[in-house]
Amino acid sequence: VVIYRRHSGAATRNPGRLPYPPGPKPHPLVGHALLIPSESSWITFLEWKKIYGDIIHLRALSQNIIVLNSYKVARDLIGKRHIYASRPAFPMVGELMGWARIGVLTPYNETLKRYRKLIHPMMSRGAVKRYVVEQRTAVIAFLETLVNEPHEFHRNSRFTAGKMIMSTIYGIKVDSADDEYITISEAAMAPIVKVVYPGAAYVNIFPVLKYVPSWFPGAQFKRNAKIWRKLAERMVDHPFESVKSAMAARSARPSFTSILLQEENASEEDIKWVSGTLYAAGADTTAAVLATFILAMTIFPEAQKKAQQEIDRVIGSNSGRLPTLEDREDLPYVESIWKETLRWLPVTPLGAPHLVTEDDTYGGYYIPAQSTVLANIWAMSRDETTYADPDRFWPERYEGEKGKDVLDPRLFVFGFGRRTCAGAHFAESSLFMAISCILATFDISKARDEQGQEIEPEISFTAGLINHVNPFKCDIRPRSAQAIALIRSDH
Ligand code: HEM
Repeated sequence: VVIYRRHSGAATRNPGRLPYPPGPKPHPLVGHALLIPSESSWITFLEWKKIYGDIIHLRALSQNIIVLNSYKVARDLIGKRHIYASRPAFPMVGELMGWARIGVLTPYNETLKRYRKLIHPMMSRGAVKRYVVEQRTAVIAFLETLVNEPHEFHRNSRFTAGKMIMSTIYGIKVDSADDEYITISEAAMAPIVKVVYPGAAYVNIFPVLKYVPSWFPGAQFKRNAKIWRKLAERMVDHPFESVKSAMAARSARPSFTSILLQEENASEEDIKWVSGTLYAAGADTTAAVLATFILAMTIFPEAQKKAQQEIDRVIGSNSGRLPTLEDREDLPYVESIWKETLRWLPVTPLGAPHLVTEDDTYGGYYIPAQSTVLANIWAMSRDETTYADPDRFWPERYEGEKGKDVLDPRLFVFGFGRRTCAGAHFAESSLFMAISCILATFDISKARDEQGQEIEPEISFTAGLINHVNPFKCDIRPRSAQAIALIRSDH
């Protein structure tokens, strides 16, 4: 009866009586709530694509969920129709854990518009040039760690990303992975990225659970949320207060935050949360891409060799310098490696959830207002009609005449429409720089066991909003004594 009412209610707004997009058979009471996996749901959605197609409808109790499994559909809907620009409520992360003010999760409202107005002029293609020196400092420091403690590359890639974002966004220098700024942020981010999606926490599907008192048996999620909320607030407050104190003492280094505080007529609260947003959205994604790149180089040595030959040819192995962003146009193969890194194992496989705010129709289907809309970036990266043999890391797919027709993964890995990644240009410059400098100075290969056998790294993830590859073993060695000297002189 309940279901019948829901449908008949919707039908009044659905005059053409169009069907919902297809999907698995729902449970009569809870819909698909128990079918949506709590982890790596993008892989299940890709499986369902084979049965139901590029657009799927799911229902978790009264919440409609639309999964978009192809680039075309995501571009047509989220990319082109402004009614898809909002975000759903996030009962666990937003409401219980206090992250609603982080821009990535904010609905498309006046606050979000103010946030984006502050971010855009500081993160446009031209504006990110102001961060290049800080980005390079962090990249070179990362190379130094690869010389000194290559087996710690996983931990150091996280540290490098945190250091880079901390110095560009707040002008704060951090020298060790144990620095409080880094440890607090990591502790605050770790649970967030796990519990954003509908199936990842029961309270996301059954929002009424948020009213259960913390002491109630089984309400561990509420007790956790309380602790995590404090961490999130510290992550956002602590560096912001440091910038303000440094500015008062006239010792602040120029940064995203100090410039906004000086130049913009915006409230401190907005600047604080915008800065926190960039840290939250930028540090983990950057670290995840770095680790993915190293994994790709470990498993696919031919691509690495070819890129090194290109760098040696263009820059010269005896030129006494490392690649810079000015070399980018002359390094097309390294560019293809960069694109392939983003596509091979996308670090944000479901992007960030969108909300459609009005009823809509597409391809003969009805999409009800207030549906959560998920762009399955993972499925786009696995589309065999575009990317032959998608599990293979194969930069050559973008080369030559044929390569021109291959979809540039940057058109989907950064999301769609008005909520497209606000840090895409920042990521482009920092990560291209990192990738080209690593290729110029290191050989990465499979580690060997005690019998001298190569260890094949397992490809597995800490699946969440941001998909990190799990730590794996590899062998990282400087290409020459000269490479080490180059890193140290640049440092
Ligand atoms: C390669 C690295 C990165 C990838 C793959 C990535 C991907 C994404 C994706 C998929 C979204 C959601 C887009 C949507 O809703 O459709 C997003 C949002 C966002 N990203 Fe990134 N990102 C990366 C790096 C960064 C960096 C370095 C920063 C900041 C310095 C950043 C800042 C943001 C912000 C602020 C948003 C929220 C935009 C909004 O909701 O309006 N990202 N990113």
